[in-house]
Amino acid sequence: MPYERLIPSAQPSAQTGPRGSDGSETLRGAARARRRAPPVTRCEKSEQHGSVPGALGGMASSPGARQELLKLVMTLWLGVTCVSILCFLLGRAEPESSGTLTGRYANGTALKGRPSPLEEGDSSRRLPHALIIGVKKGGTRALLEFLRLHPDVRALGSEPHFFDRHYARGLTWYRSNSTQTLYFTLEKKFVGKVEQGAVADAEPGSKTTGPEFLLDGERVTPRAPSVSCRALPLFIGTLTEVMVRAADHLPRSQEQLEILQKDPEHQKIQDEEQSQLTLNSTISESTWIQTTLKKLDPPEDPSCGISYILPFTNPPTTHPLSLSVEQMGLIRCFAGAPEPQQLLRWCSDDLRASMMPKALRGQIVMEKTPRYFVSPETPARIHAMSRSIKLLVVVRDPITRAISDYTQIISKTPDVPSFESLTFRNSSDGQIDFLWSPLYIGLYARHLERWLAYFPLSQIHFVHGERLISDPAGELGRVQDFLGLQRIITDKHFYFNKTKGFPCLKKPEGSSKPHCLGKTKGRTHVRIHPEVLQKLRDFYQPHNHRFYQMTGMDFGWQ
Ligand SMILES: Nc1ncnc2c1ncn2[C@@H]1O[C@H](COP(=O)(O)OS(=O)(=O)O)[C@@H](OP(=O)(O)O)[C@H]1O
Repeated sequence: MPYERLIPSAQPSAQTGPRGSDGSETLRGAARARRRAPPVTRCEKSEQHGSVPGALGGMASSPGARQELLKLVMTLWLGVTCVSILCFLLGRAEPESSGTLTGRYANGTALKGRPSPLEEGDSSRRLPHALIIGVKKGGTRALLEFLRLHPDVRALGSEPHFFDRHYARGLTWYRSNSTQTLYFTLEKKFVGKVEQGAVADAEPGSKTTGPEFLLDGERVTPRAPSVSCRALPLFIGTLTEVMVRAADHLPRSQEQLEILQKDPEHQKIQDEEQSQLTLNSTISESTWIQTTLKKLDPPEDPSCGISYILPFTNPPTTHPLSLSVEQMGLIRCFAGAPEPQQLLRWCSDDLRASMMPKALRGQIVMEKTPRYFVSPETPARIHAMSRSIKLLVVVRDPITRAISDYTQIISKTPDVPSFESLTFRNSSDGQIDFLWSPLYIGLYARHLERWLAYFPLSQIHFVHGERLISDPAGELGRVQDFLGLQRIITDKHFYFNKTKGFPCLKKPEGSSKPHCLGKTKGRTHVRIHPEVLQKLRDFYQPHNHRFYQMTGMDFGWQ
């Protein structure tokens, strides 16, 4: 059998690799295939053997020699055939490693227009292919944590707020550049700082693959995150949030200022939000940090994660309102890393990973920042990064959402006025103050309009917030379809925790123990006066109706 004909017959294995339900190659299969060496090399060696007859032609001068030659040729031919059969069989066992991306968008809904970030070279940190853009208090954390179960999803645990707050830092920062300027404080005697922009070049001949940090002039190589720790990324997320809030008080860029000045409504929202976050200027910086950080969830897994956080041992001279991301960053880890240096490496590595996570080609990278949905400048900016990005919005009855939002506000600032009083512009005229942030966010149709100016509806998927609680597997099934992922997250991943009153994960990412979301998710809501609730229902009814029309979905909010 001629050798050349065996190779094409081995190729169909590429098409007969693992497939999704609709017959396309699955991402898992594609990723596995990419990691394998192509089988062709072994066959190429045998091809050289195949040229033997021609080389021996001159030796066939006598009948005896001719017979010997014939025998030799027969033996070689048999040998070649065997090797070829072997190649054929290997070719079938190992799918072609072309790394096609067709499996990802199995439903063919994406990758139109500009090349998707998927196609941008081999970089291990890539810009996101999908974003959870909102809505705040809709169930965005639950959605993200559930999606992380999928082997083809790599999600950032924290909220980067890139498109609303940090846009001026540029896409490079968004993709990877987060920890170069973070300072770490461990214990007093281990105070160290990672120098600004001090990602050291690798030493010549160094075996390290990642960047090295300079800690007080000393090289520190971040370890690969060998410890898979569930608590840490969540914690880092919250820590980043704290930093982000501090950074939010920094002067805005000219562009941001202009946008805000042109939009008085937005200005008011911003002011509202700022005032909720405004840090009491009379308390000292260290107290502020302690109080803020105390509100973070304690680690749920005592063998891994954060034990506690220390205030700055060397507080910067600035007031907290002017703290920048670069000036913050204080952390103390424990377990599995008894040496302080190791602690630092461990944390710095994870902090570095707190921007875009490393992803294999073919994996979907995503992040969630619920504020994107209501930030006027965000759709244009996201569009400028990728026209084919997929957007997810978790929506929930705007009244429940507002109460959830308010419940969070009072948990942080207990002395804010009542929900009832903040709902109305003034107590006498009964007019809803829809510019009050918890109410404004619930004007979904209004916000959606801005997104539809940049993205077609087919690129936006709406997750039903209530059903995400009552039927998480059903909602996740639709989300996986939308993202072109194989349906891997199913019923068997969830159980209903009666104490919490919410679905929880049987086996979260990186752990074998059941896991519910932290105590800031699923809080007991404050009771609102029924009359106020009715007024809010009347107020939202036309807005909700318009939203149903725009999305073609009836969410059934009464
Ligand atoms: N499985 C599960 N566990 C816990 N909580 C769940 C879950 N699914 C949805 N939810 C609802 O998510 C609400 C919080 O929404 P977000 O995660 O979007 O909040 S945030 O914007 O990130 O602050 C949160 O709001 P509250 O109930 O007001 O705390 C929950 O109702």
